[in-house]
Amino acid sequence: MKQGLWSLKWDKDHLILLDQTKLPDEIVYIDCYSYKDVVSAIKTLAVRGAPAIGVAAGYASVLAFRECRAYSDTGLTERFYAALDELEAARPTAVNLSWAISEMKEVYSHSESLETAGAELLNKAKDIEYSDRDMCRRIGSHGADLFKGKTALNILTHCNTGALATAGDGTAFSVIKELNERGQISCVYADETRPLLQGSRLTATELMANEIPCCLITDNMAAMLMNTRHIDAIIVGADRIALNGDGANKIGTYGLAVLASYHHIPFYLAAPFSTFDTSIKSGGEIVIEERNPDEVRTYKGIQLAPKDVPVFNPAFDVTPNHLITGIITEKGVIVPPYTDNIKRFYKEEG
Ligand SMILES: CSC[C@@H](O)[C@@H](O)C(=O)COP(=O)(O)O
Repeated sequence: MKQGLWSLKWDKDHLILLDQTKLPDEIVYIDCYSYKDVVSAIKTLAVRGAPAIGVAAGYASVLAFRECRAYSDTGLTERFYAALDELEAARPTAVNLSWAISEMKEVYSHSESLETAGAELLNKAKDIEYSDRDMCRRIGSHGADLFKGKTALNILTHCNTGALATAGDGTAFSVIKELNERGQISCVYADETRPLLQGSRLTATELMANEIPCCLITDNMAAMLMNTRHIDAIIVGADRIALNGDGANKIGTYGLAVLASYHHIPFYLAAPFSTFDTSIKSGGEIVIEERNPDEVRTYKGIQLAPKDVPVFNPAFDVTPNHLITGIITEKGVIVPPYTDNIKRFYKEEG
């Protein structure tokens, strides 16, 4: 098990999730014995962050198989696949969810027998978790290499991309952590990330826990920050990256990219290949999740706006490829022209 903060853990026969909606005030764990517990945890954002959702979906598939099998072997495949469809529909934007489910389907469809399928599915779920950890480590190292020879770096990040969003040290956060370990960080600025405050509740907690020098800002301070203090780079995660390099990430990311371009600040996405969706040519094809308006009108039961005021609450936005300096992956950093270079990475690296 990972030391320090962790998002999820398989324990013999069930999945334990850290309920991230309660952070930083309370540490509460959710014991998931049914795949439906995981569906609900994904919907409420108890487990969140594209890679962590993918890993949770792997283990939820194991639970679904066991539940379907306990019911009857007759019609098992239909019921199992219906459960997987329900899991996949829990959140639409992060492709890691459907990626993990298709990996699990692949294992099930090639399993030797119903007797062995359960163990094979569990092995695959563990494999997804362990390789996510390894990918985080490699993203950290490739990302940090971009800043060789530079010291006293000021980095701005958005949302949460750390241990809470993955099975390892994170994506963008892993780069930040590695840079700090190399002694190159002066300050990491974290956007609070309205409306659900993943930046202030989660990233600030992770930065402090890792003793990384940091400073929290509200989202509307980013432009002023870039104008008045030296920012070396903006590094954020991603939920789905199209073949042309357009990337969906937490709402507010596109705004940061526009500001970065105006202020001539390098803007990087950091994500594993499980976040790429090469079936779509551009970001225009990415389905953007719209969430409950009360997430904007209220916070923890406190009314912040008139009860019935109309609200627009997209959870993500898409940053066009021309605003992205590079995409930091576990296989290296991809730079423009993205379509050609992403295809090349797939071909060369397998
Ligand atoms: C390594 S996490 C990358 C993204 O998933 C992250 O930046 C993000 O947008 C998370 O959104 P969330 O709605 O909290 O799941």
